[in-house]
This record gives sequence, C-alpha cells and structure tokens, in this order.
Amino acid sequence: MALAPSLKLPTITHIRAYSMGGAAAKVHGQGGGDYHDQGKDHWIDDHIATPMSKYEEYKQSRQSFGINVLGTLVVEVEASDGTTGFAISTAGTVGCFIVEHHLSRFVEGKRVDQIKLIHDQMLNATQYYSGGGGVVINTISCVDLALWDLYGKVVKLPVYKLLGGAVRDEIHFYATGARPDLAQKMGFIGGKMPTHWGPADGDEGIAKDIAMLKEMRERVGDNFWLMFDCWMSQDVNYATKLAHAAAPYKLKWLEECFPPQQVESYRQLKQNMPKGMLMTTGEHTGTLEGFKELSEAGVDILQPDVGWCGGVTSLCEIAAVAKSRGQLVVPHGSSVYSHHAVITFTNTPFSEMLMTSPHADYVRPQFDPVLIDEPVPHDGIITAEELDKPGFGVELNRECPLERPFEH
Ligand SMILES: C[C@H](O)[C@H](O)CC(=O)C(=O)O
Ligand SMILES: [Mg+2]
Repeated sequence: MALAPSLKLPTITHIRAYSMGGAAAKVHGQGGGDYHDQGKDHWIDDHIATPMSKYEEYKQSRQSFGINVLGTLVVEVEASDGTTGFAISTAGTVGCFIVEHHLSRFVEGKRVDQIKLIHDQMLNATQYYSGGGGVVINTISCVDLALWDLYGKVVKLPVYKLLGGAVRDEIHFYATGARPDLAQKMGFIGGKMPTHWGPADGDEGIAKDIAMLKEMRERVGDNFWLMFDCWMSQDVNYATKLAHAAAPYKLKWLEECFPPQQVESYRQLKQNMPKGMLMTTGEHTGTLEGFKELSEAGVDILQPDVGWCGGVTSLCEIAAVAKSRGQLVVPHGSSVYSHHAVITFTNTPFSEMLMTSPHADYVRPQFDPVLIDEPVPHDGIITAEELDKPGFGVELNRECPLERPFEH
C-alpha cells in the first residue's frame, strides 16, 4: 500500500561525525559524552576502585590509566527536507572513523523511519571487529540515537511518543556521586557511591568502604537508599564479604562487582549475597545476548547504557528480556537518551542521575556542555511534559570545540 502524501517521509542525505576531547584533542577536562573526562579534583577521579587498582601507579586516578582517552563522539544526520538530528556518546576520533568510513553506507539513502533496518545492518556488518561491545557498539549506539532524534524532529514528536508513549507522568531519580547526603537534600530517592578499595587492599579495604557507608547511613537516616558501585574491581570472595559487611547498614544494591564477561561470578555472588540485597550490572555489556546471560545469572537490575549498548533500539529489546523474568532495567545514567526510553518501560520504576558537578554538590547536566536544553531533575524528578519536544528535545552546542577528523 502506498503511503498517503502527508506521510511521505524524507530520506537521509548526510551523516557526519565529530569528536571532542579524548587523547587526540587539545582541549581536555570538559566532560560531554565522555563524562569521565573531567578536570582536576573531581569526585569521579578520586581513588575509585577499578580492575587497574592492583597497580599502585594507577590507583589514585582513572585518568592515569586512560579512562578518558576516547572523548565525545557527535553524530549528525541530515534529511532531504533539511531537518537534522544528532546524538552523542563516548567514542571520539575512533568512532568518527567508523561512522564516516563504514556505517555511513547503511544510513545515507534510507528513509528516516528505517531505523531498525539500519540498526541490524550496522550490527551485522561490524560483527567481525566489534567483539560484542566497546567502542564499536558505542558508535553504533550513537548513530541509532541520532536516527531516533532525526525521525522525531521530522515528524515533530518526542522520541518517547514514537516508542509507544509514557507509562508514568514523571521519572524519579537516584543520584550517583560522592555525596548521597547532599543528594538527599536535593530531593533524590537514593545515593550510589563508588567503592574506593578492592581485593588488593584485603579486609582493610572492606573496612574502609564500610566506614564510608556507615557514615553516610548516619547522615541520611534509615529510609534513604544507599548503593555501592564497584566498577568491575572485585572477585567473588571479596564481593561476598563486602555484601555481608554492608547488610547491617541497609545497602540496597551492589553494582558491577566484576567485568561483564564474568557471568559465572555474578551467578555465584547472587547465591552468596544476603537475602534482600540486590545485584546489579550491565553498563559495559554491549550485546542483547550478553544481557540475556546476565539476566539468566540472576542479576536483579540490568543497567545498560543506551549510548553503549546499541542505542534506544537495543535498549527496548534489553528491557523486554528483563521484563520476561520480572527483572528491572534501570539504565546507566545517560540523560535524555535514557529518559525518553525509560518513561515508556513498565519495568523501570526509577532512573539514574550521574552527578557531574566536581563535588557532587549541585545538579549539573550530565553531558554538559555539549547539549543545549538538557533537562535535569528538580526535587529528584523530571516530568513527561519536560520531554515534550521533537526528537530527544536537545540541540547541539556548536560553541564546543568539535572537530571532524574524517570525511567520506
Ligand atoms: C562512579 C562510577 O565509577 C562510574 O564512573 C559511573 C558508574 O558506573 C555509574 O554511574 O553507574
Ligand atoms: Mg555503575
């Protein structure tokens, strides 16, 4: 059946990729899509436990081992009617190469609504070098998000309406940062702190992180959620001991104790954990199959990052996997790209706000300074109404030092 004239959609004429920050750039420490690329004295780079913490010289700073080498990737897509859409993620110059020299062929010439077809072609065409995640999938995610933004801007609807509409009027947020006590005053429902010690520090490390938890519990009282984010830094024995030591202080969940491939470790930890404490992970998992395995291992909350898991198209599939087992999907903080999806999910009762202010003492937009009009929670809440703008409802701040390293 032919489309009615008013439903004739434009085609995509151009895709362009820009980078900001990262190892290839002169300007650093601004944040943006690579939110770990912050300036000095930021809580996010202050002795956080990682898989590199066993090396003394890389213990204090994640930037010292290169957490911020990639930088921001901006993908812009333009339609035959002149409308543009864009998105950002973490992939920098590497991502620009992949977009301009490989993925562009699947995008240009297609109609703006052919997102699922493009998504499938991007995933399959990169199978031989994507390794099921990492920078390639970050890049594909960014293209996918830019396509949803363009589609929404062409048809003048917010992405969440294209996905089936909101199932709630507002999104409630917990905050990730060094100061859950301040997050409580700002209206958030909980606070997630990074752990600072790991297996190389032994029982002393556990004692120090528990002391931090105890102090925060005393500050926030009994009913505010407190969580630990372990950023892949532990082993099963250490995580088990930490979980039991944290139980008296009502730790709500223990997050990402192990690297994403160690599914068996998650299965064991789930069996060892105190009853009632939740096990969460997923932000560094980049395939639907990977999420299925985590779900089968008993992860209570799957935490895909929409900019790293294949975009909104993949996030919807992952949410369905979680839903089929009665699990929650609460994406790793990724601002508008997450908000438009989760407000349509019945198994996302709350969401994450990653605090990018240096001392986690005020709410700064997560991807500052790259997005114009990036909404932030007020009193811990963003309403559906605030998302009522075409696409993802944000514009690209062209005053940022964007570079286009490759053209096709
Ligand atoms: C705080 C964590 O180490 C990381 O930087 C962010 C994260 O994993 C999360 O927000 O979750
Ligand atoms: Mg995390």
